[in-house]
Amino acid sequence: MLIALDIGNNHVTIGGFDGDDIRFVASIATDRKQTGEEYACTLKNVLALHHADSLPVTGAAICSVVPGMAHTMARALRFLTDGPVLVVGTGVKTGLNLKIAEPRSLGTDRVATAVHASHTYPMPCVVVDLGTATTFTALDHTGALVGSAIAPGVQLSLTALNEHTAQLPTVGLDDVPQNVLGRNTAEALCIGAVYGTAAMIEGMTERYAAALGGTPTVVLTGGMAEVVRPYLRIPTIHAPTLALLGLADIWRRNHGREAK
Ligand SMILES: Nc1ncnc2c1ncn2[C@@H]1O[C@H](COP(=O)(O)OP(=O)(O)OP(=O)(O)O)[C@@H](O)[C@H]1O
Ligand SMILES: CC(C)(CO)[C@@H](O)C(=O)NCCC(=O)O
Ligand SMILES: [K+]
Repeated sequence: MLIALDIGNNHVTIGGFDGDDIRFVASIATDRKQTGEEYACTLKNVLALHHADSLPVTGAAICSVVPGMAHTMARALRFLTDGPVLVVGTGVKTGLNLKIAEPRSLGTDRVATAVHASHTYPMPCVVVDLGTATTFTALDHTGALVGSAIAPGVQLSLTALNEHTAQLPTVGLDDVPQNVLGRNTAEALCIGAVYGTAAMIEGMTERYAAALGGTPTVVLTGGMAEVVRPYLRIPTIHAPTLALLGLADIWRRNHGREAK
C-alpha cells in the first residue's frame, strides 16, 4: 500500500492506495506541536481504523504547505515503511509544465492537484480547491499550469468576520438558505459565504474562458466543495481525492509502478 499525505494549514488528508485504487481516505488535524512519534501513532491508528494495517506500506508521498510538517510526517512514516518517502518539492519529477514566473512559490498541494487534473480532464481546465484558502489553478490547452488565484476560504472568511466585528456571530453551514434573500444576520452570513463563493467561481470561470481561449473544465476539490457545489450554475466535476491521486501519480513517476 502507498500512503499519500496532503498536509494543509488545518487538516492533513490521508489516502491509502492499493495499486491505482484508493482503499481509504482519512483526515486528521494539522498540529505543528506534534512530533514524528506522535504522528506515527496516529497514522498507525488511522490504518487500523480503516482495516488497512495488515497490508505492507511500500512507500509514501507527501505534499505540505506548512513549513516543518513534511519533515515531521516523513519521520513518522519511517515507523511504518522502509520504502521511499517522497516529499513533493524541488528536484522531484512531476511531469507538470509550470509556465509561471516563480514555480517554487507554488503550494505543493496545488502541484499535486494539477498533476492529476492535467492528464485526466479535458483541457483547458481550472482546479478550484476549497480549503483554508479558495484557490484557482489554471491549466491551458496543453495541460501546462499557466496561472493561479488565491482568495480567503469559505470558513476562514466567516471566522474573520466574526473575529473582526462586534455584531457578526459564528454560523454553521448546515442549513444554507434556499435563495439569496437573507432574512437575518445568520442567513446573510451564510449566503455571503456560500452563494458568494459560488458566484466567484462562476465569474472567475468566465474570465478564465477568455484568458485560456476556451471554456475550461472546472474541477472542484477541498472540504468545502460539497457545500458550495449545489449552488453553482455551471457544470463542474467534483474530485474530492484529487490531491491524493496526484501524489500517487508523482510517487509512481519517481519510483516506478511495481510497488502496490
Ligand atoms: N457539510 C459541511 N459543513 C461544514 N464544513 C464542512 C462540510 N463538509 C466539509 N467541511 C469542512 O471541510 C473541512 C475539510 O476540508 P479540507 O480537507 O479542504 O481542509 P481545510 O482545513 O478546510 O483546508 P486545508 O486543506 O488548507 O487544511 C472539514 O474539516 C470541514 O471544516
Ligand atoms: C494557498 C494555500 C494556502 C492553499 O492550501 C497553499 O497552496 C500555499 O500556501 N501556497 C503557496 C502560495 C502559492 O501557491 O502561490
Ligand atoms: K488541501
